[in-house]
Amino acid sequence: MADTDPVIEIRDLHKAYGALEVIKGVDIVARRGDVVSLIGSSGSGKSTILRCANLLEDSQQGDILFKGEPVKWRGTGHGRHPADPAQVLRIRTNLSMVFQQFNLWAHMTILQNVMEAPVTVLGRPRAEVEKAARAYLDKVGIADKADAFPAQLSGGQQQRAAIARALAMEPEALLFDEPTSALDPELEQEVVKVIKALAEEGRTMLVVTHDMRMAADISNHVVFLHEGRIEEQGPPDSIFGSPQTERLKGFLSATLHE
Ligand SMILES: Nc1ncnc2c1ncn2[C@@H]1O[C@H](COP(=O)(O)OP(=O)(O)OP(=O)(O)O)[C@@H](O)[C@H]1O
Repeated sequence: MADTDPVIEIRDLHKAYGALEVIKGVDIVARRGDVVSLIGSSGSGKSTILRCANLLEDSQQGDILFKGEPVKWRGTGHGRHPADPAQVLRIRTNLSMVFQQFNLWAHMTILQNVMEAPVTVLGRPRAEVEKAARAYLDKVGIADKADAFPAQLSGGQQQRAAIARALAMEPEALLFDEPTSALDPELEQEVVKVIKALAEEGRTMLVVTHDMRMAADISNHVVFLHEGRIEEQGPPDSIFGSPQTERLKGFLSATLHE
């Protein structure tokens, strides 16, 4: 695959919850190595776009393509669902998600958390998965926590474990849904550091965040959403350095003064 080939393409996406239209025709492309951040006010639709991209949520209109392969749908409108379970599994396992609330399994050790999906979903050999899992825990700086349970870790360590778990799927791209929002400021930085290192490695990522500094640091493209539409987008220098629309200017000054 050439460097510029798209990993994720979202084309004219529309999504409604009942009568409430929350995504109103959004196009986003993440090519290999792109870090695309989604910013915008609460309720603008950022998380919904991520969940539609990896098919955790249905959408009513528009296309979603993974490495050029369009999602196959059956039905239309609110009756539209992915048609091919094997394709859904392929896309979900290749677009690994990291959630705001970590979502680790409380009854499993950190190592078991990281190993679970590669063994049970992908059917990879346990010994091989364990070796890789320990390497990912080392990469995120918590190799010494392998045998601990989630409740014994700080929020920042739990989120780093969740990142190791996402990496263990060896996905084509990582999707981050407000990965630092649940953390105290001092723990936030340790997670930002890990995400930044992943960006520098050239990983493809879609990142929903309220952290404008992180978005400016890690992204090569920033999308500003307002009420389910893209209001402005561009490289971080332009978005943060010379915003064009009044809405983005207002959003940035409100965020800076929070
Ligand atoms: N399961 C749901 N049922 C009904 N409405 C929903 C559901 N999930 C989200 N919404 C609505 O969809 C809109 C977009 O929500 P979304 O969570 O995508 O926004 P967001 O930009 O990620 O916000 P935040 O920054 O607060 O997480 C909001 O109006 C929200 O209330």
